[in-house]
Amino acid sequence: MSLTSLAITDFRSYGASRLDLSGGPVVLYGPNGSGKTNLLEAISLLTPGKGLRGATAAEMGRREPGEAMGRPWGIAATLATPDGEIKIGTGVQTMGAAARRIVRIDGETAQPGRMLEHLRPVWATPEQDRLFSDARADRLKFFDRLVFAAHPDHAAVVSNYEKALRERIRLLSDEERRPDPVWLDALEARLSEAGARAALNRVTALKALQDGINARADRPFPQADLGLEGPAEQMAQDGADEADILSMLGEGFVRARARDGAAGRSLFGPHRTDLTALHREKNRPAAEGSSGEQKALVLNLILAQTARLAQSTAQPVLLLDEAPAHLDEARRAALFDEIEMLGLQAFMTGTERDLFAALEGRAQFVSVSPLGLTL
Ligand SMILES: Nc1ncnc2c1ncn2[C@@H]1O[C@H](COP(=O)(O)OP(=O)(O)OP(=O)(O)O)[C@@H](O)[C@H]1O
Repeated sequence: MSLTSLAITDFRSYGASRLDLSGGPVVLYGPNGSGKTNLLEAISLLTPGKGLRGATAAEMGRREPGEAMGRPWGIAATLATPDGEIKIGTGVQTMGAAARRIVRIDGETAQPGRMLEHLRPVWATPEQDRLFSDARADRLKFFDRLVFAAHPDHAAVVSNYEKALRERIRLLSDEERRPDPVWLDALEARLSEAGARAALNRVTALKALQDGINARADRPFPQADLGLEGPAEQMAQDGADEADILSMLGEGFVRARARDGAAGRSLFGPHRTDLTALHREKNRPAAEGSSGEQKALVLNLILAQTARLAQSTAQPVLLLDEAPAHLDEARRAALFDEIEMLGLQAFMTGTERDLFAALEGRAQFVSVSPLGLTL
């Protein structure tokens, strides 16, 4: 599978742009602010969620100076697959309060999750450099995205969980009315069910990811020993079955009601799980590493994930924003070789073409400038 074309309309800094792709690695080079990350963001929207910047649909619409609201936007991609050509599109048709993302596959409106049947974008961005020293919730979101690239049902599980969590806290924090006990029980049953499934998915994905990292001991990237801290994941790791995790969560939610209501937020449940990482060679928590070390650690994790997806039936597309600029030469060469070896369609950005000199003749170079995209 590879992306063979990408058409972007009124998205961020792009008016109407089209890129025809040869299927191999793509280097996007150009000055600061020219639209390189915007292009990666467009590709990252070809998977469920809010893309690599976590932005709202309204933020992403093109805004000319003086325009208060972004324009309706669209991204259309053509994929070459063993079963023939597939067209995937996403965008919003109206802006304002009614702005809603739409996904189309071969012209038919589809659930966003269906995009995962055709491609699985995985990305590394400069924001992830401090992943292990950032807020726990961001780290979990990052990890959950890795999980759902491997287990597509995980996206819906997490989204159901979060919806029920929001409804439950609304009920518990309502000072005017006592929560309807039947409704509260029903919500907590949904939460426990989705929470137990999420924990099991995470533990399975973590194990596979760790195996992937361990298999890469010969690469010049630091290795992480990963862990998940949370009672549901702990039970899953200890071999508990889904029903036991579900009942532990159910009891926990009931016990947490008064405290959650008073705090106005949910203090119990697998949304509070943390992803931990130890820098193996240094035997220190990843959070204590330099930003360069953290970056290399996260990149190795992303590469392990992508390599694993590439060996399965999933179709990874790797998006690397400014990654090569922060790597030393040995790591940069190893990164390029790996991308080529895995036959990955990787999109890489950098301000200078020179950074990618080793890829001349092996990748498609696209100059990104305020005037547009030039092959
Ligand atoms: N909704 C929008 N409408 C119009 N322009 C936008 C919108 N959102 C962002 N931009 C513009 O996009 C540009 C940033 O693009 P982008 O982040 O892709 O740059 P870049 O090439 O990755 O730069 P750098 O090398 O600095 O990371 C900025 O000039 C910004 O004003």
